[in-house]
Amino acid sequence: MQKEGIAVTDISLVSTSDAPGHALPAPLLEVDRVSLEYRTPERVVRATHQVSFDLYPAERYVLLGPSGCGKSTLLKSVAGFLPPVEGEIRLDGRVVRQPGPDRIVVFQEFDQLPPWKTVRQNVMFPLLASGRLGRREAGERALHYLEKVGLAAFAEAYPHQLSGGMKQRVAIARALAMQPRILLMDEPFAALDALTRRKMQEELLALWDEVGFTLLFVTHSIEEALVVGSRIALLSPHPGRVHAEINSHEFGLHSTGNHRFQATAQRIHRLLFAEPGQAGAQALQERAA
Ligand SMILES: Nc1ncnc2c1ncn2[C@@H]1O[C@H](COP(=O)(O)OP(=O)(O)OP(=O)(O)O)[C@@H](O)[C@H]1O
Repeated sequence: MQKEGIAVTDISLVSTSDAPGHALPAPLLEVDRVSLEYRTPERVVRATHQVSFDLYPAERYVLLGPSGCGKSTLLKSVAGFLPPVEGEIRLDGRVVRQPGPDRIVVFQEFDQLPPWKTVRQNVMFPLLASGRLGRREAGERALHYLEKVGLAAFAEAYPHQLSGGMKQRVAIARALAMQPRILLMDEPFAALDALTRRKMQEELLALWDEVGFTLLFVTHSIEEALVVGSRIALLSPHPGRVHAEINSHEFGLHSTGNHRFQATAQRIHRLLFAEPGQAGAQALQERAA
């Protein structure tokens, strides 16, 4: 795991032996000292500063941090929509320079689905547009993934006939149908009510168990990060830097009420909201305790 030259104050919270497989495989994704900026005519906004992390096959890696710390911007850059001003993003060792079918993003908004296409046509669309599959195979694959998200019965429905949660399931089916190297999710459940959000987290984990995809997931919910993630990067506020990494593979929906879960959530809260410079001391104190 490359950590040189980045602002990681609490890296000992991570044990590399907890990454999948004890002998580490090559990282699938390397985010290597990446700084990202937006340039407007008036000013330059630095969204992230020298962020580094590695993502291994079949991991569920979460970017967690307060609003404005650059989580979505990082995801956009991994997706290939925003080139770094500094550093490099590599997928399978090759520098990411543009969007590609190997990285598919699921967004928060419910309007990701063209409303004039049926559910099945929506899932088929990227398969056809990218030339991956012919019409018949694309139709079959679409149905296969709609079954996986429990929506086969709605294949011929239109998006306006679906609830918010169902639309997100279609967006997930559409992304998985492309069989990307990495599924990128930007607060995909944030606009859902609490019960549906929980259900969707459960379904996402069940799908991961079944399909075994690699996930990069953005959230500002500590609880969601612990439930969904196997590893979590804590980003400090504006511009975002990696503040700490936390192993969270032991937690799932079953553990939200237990003591270790609550204690870890509190520790993350303290690390996220400590004054600049205090986080390192905080981590040291916690290790000593
Ligand atoms: N198109 C843009 N032009 C200029 N600045 C931008 C643009 N998009 C985002 N920013 C700025 O970049 C910084 C990071 O934004 P980003 O949306 O990545 O944060 P975030 O952590 O995803 O926040 P949230 O949790 O609120 O979605 C913020 O300061 C934001 O104002």
